[in-house]
Amino acid sequence: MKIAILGAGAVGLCISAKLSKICEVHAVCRQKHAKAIEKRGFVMTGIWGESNYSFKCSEMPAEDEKFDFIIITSKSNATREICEQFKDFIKDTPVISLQNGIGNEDIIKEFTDCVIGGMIITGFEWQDDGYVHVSVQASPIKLGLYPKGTNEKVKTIVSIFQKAGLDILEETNISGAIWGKTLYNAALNPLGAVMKVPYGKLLDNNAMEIISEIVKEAFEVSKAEKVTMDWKTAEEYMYYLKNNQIPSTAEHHSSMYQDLSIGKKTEIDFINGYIVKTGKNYGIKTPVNSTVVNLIKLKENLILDKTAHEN
Ligand SMILES: NC(=O)C1=CN([C@@H]2O[C@H](COP(=O)(O)OP(=O)(O)OC[C@H]3O[C@@H](n4cnc5c(N)ncnc54)[C@H](OP(=O)(O)O)[C@@H]3O)[C@@H](O)[C@H]2O)C=CC1
Ligand SMILES: CC(C)(CO)C(=O)C(=O)O
Repeated sequence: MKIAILGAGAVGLCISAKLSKICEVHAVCRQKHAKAIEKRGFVMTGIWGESNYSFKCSEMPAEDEKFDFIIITSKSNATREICEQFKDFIKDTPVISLQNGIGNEDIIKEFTDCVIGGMIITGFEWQDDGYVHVSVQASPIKLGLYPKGTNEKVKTIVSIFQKAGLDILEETNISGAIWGKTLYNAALNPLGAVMKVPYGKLLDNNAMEIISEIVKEAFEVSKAEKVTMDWKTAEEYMYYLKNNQIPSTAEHHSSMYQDLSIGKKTEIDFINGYIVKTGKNYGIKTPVNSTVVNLIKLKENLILDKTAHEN
């Protein structure tokens, strides 16, 4: 069994490390990580165990390499570029998206017939080149045929993840699971990023008032899209967010915060931006999500301007 992980960063290198124990892995990552891993192995610390792993990594697979599965773990903004760049490997191969936000699977679908959606709610934080710390985990990874259902390929990849020691479930409603994860990211990531605080600090009543509006708007849009999630109402989800998800990830700084702090663009277009864009298609007003999108884009522009002036 041979698996390629395209856009292997914090998430992808940790998944590569775990899978490398039971199958052949090729992590397609940036040169600085490939170099560090070649020199001293990939270092992973935290709740997935502390160890040093060695597996194949480079910026490009050899032309004649063939893969049984491909996993995309880039940021959502890079999905289309990755699909274009690696289209010859992706064609006719089952491709799994293990990313945040809504829309990645629809992009991948343009390049292969078998798309497996993924939902991962574990925290991965860079420590150095080729060195990642796994900080928190709120639930098992979920994989399922996109948009719904299952097949033999899904069952095979789920069993590979299980054998590699990963906490994973097969999911027949993966669109619902992806939407569910996006609710969590839409609710917490922008506020955590703007305020520069970990999730736990957002239990403050002022933050919760904004968050509950974000969630209400998102729920209306999800209903229009006919998506079924684990929670029937916005209130039911808010209860779960406050009592389960925030406590189990309280110390984590959102990926959006981490992106802004290193001067990178965020995935806002695939999270709150998706809710705003889709709301418009159905004539649903989403003023709070819209404000949050503007705030994050303003932050991105200010940071990029500052970096441009410094250079
Ligand atoms: N970090 C986390 O805790 C979690 C993240 N997620 C989601 O998982 C996805 C991945 O996140 P994360 O691992 O943190 O992101 P990272 O930015 O750490 O990893 C993505 C990597 O892909 C690289 N990359 C992009 N394009 C290419 C290319 N063409 N060839 C080779 N490498 C490329 C990026 O390099 P460069 O930066 O130079 O472009 C980067 O190193 C995101 O959707 C994220 O929201 C989900 C759960 C948790
Ligand atoms: C909390 C976490 C790490 C869960 O996967 C996440 O989704 C993010 O930081 O954006």
